Amino acid sequence: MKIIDDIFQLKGKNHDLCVAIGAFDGIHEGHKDVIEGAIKRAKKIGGKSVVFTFDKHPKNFMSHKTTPKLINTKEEKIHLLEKLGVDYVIFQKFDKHFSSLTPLEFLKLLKTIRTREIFVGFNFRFGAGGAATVDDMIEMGKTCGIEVNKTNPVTSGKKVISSTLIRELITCGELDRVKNLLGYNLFIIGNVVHGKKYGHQLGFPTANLKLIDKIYPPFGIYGAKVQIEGYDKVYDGVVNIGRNPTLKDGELSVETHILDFSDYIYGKKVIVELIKHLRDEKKFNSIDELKTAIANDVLIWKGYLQNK
Ligand SMILES: Cc1cc2nc3c(=O)[nH]c(=O)nc-3n(C[C@H](O)[C@H](O)[C@H](O)COP(=O)(O)O)c2cc1C
Ligand SMILES: Nc1ncnc2c1ncn2[C@@H]1O[C@H](COP(=O)(O)OP(=O)(O)O)[C@@H](O)[C@H]1O
Repeated sequence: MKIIDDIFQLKGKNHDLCVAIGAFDGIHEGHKDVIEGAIKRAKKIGGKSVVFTFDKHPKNFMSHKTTPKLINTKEEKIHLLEKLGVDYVIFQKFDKHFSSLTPLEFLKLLKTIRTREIFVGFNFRFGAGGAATVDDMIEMGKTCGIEVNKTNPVTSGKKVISSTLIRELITCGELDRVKNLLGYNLFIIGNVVHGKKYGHQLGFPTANLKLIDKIYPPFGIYGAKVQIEGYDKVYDGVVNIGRNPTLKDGELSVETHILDFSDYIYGKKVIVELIKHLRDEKKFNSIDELKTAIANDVLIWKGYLQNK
């Protein structure tokens, strides 16, 4: 998959393109329908699939909207799109010039990079200020020779799957529902950074992640799966998301004790998949109490994994 930060970099390529457009925060089951539509079609016509998304959430540029904290960082989005099998992803700079294009100018721009078909969700809006609807786009597409495919809403129960709904569910810690709507376990990608070295003293070293601003589930202890850069095996782990009030009471941190593992992995990229909430984070009265609690978390998670 090639990553591009400006649409113009695709000019002059020798392929027809099928382009899925959207903010795609979460790449949830609804987004997947749109993106897979572009991938399938591109294969059929012998062209390439493109995901056209933005370097910042478009709501950043609409003064009347508040910017939500996002489900995925850019790196996490790339990880998900790579797994889907997309050929190109454009993280378009949503700058003044780009955001002031009229709907027709935008479509003409897509035409210059040999866009044959566009794939968008049912509620997509485009052009300066979100001026045009998908139905407008379908009509305008006819004048530019671009077929516009509108994907129907994907539902779960009676609710339409949306990034907004998933953000709310993450904030409430509803991990099972989040998994259901995303189609994968909520995960965090980060590089392992140095902490305060209390972990080894406690007998439970923890890989601390360099955190990027996004939505995190509520403070607490979680059972997890851990992938480590350079290792084939997927490990089990117990994760503390919180402020570590017993020893540090500092900033938000995500720290994972990896089970049956003892290597130094500073600087490595890890993917921590959150599977199950085990308990809330607590301020303990002594280090011994904290140690006992962590040992118990490990036992509970191992027991859960054995009985699955
Ligand atoms: C499974 C697990 C559960 C934890 N639970 C708590 C907790 O409830 N309260 C708390 O203050 N710290 C908790 N900790 C965090 C430890 O205090 C933290 O790992 C320790 O401060 C190590 O920090 P360091 O990596 O900077 O050395 C927990 C850590 C793990 C791995
Ligand atoms: N089982 C393990 N789980 C997590 N990290 C481990 C483990 N074994 C060794 N390590 C290494 O030890 C480091 C964590 O030790 P710790 O004493 O908590 O230091 P720090 O405060 O820098 O996080 C990790 O970053 C990793 O390099």
